[in-house]
Amino acid sequence: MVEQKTIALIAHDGKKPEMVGFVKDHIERLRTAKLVATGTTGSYIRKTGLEVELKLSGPKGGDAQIAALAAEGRVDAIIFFRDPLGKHAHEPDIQMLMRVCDVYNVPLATNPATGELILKGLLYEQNR
Ligand SMILES: O=C(CO)COP(=O)(O)O
Repeated sequence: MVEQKTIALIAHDGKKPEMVGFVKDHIERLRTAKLVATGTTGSYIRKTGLEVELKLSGPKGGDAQIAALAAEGRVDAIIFFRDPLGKHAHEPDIQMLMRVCDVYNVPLATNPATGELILKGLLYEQNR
């Protein structure tokens, strides 16, 4: 039996529509994974019908919670659509999350093109 993968999904406000579109494009494969998301992103993803565990909202510590999962080896990949044009009060948390991914070699996608490659590697290959 193939082990179920855990994927964290995060999107800044300007990228939430893109995240919902991405999730819909890959919904059947994402259904095979355990999903976790920052609060507001997760509430949007739930509207697609997918089950997702909600952490706190990003600015209230959600990014830090996802970073902790990465540090503890409890997430297989993080798909984080950052808004490169926005300013964020919790920028230190965002940087920390990315740093932890590099420290622990956790795959991190910051745009849909990379997100798709990660899903293909993680979810598509195992189901061939
Ligand atoms: O701020 C975020 C990532 O830095 C995302 O948080 P929300 O999903 O709660 O909007």
